[in-house]
Amino acid sequence: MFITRRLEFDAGHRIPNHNSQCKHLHGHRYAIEITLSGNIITTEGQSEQGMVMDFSDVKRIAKEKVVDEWDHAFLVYRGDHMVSDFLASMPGHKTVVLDVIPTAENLAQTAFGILNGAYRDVYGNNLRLERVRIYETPNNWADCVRS
Ligand SMILES: Nc1nc2c(c(=O)[nH]1)N=C([C@H](O)[C@H](O)COP(=O)(O)OP(=O)(O)OP(=O)(O)O)CN2
Ligand SMILES: [Zn+2]
Repeated sequence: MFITRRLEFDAGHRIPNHNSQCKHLHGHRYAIEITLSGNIITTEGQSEQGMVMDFSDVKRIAKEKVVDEWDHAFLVYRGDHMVSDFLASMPGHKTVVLDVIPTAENLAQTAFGILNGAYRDVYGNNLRLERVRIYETPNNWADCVRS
């Protein structure tokens, strides 16, 4: 069984070497979809009976580990020195420095890496993260799937 929880957040970024307008500082209303697989919990009387995981727990973990960290932040590539140095000069600015260029693909892969260990199989139902999908725009998205 697969379940998916969607959350949204706002963030700024740029693609420093892009040959068109994405090299400019700009932002997106991103969406992240977290897909988990597992067996349906059958334990009588348990709050999670009938679920793979309570959607509110999927949300809580995603917020704590990724969404609240990235929301209203500027996501900058560590090698984008002009922008990362500028942001570092702004006291208290919410900046997330990434080892990769903040494309949808790299954000999906980064989020997968963060979340993979965060969804734990506490009910013995083989719960695991299967996919992280990042929407950069409603028309553009990237999937990182378990290989
Ligand atoms: N494979 C990828 N290609 C591009 C990415 C990416 O992350 N992965 N990112 C960008 C830019 O960040 C850009 O912001 C994309 O948005 P936009 O230019 O608005 O995209 P479109 O014009 O194609 O969207 P519309 O829905 O047509 O407005 C570029 N490429
Ligand atoms: Zn963009």
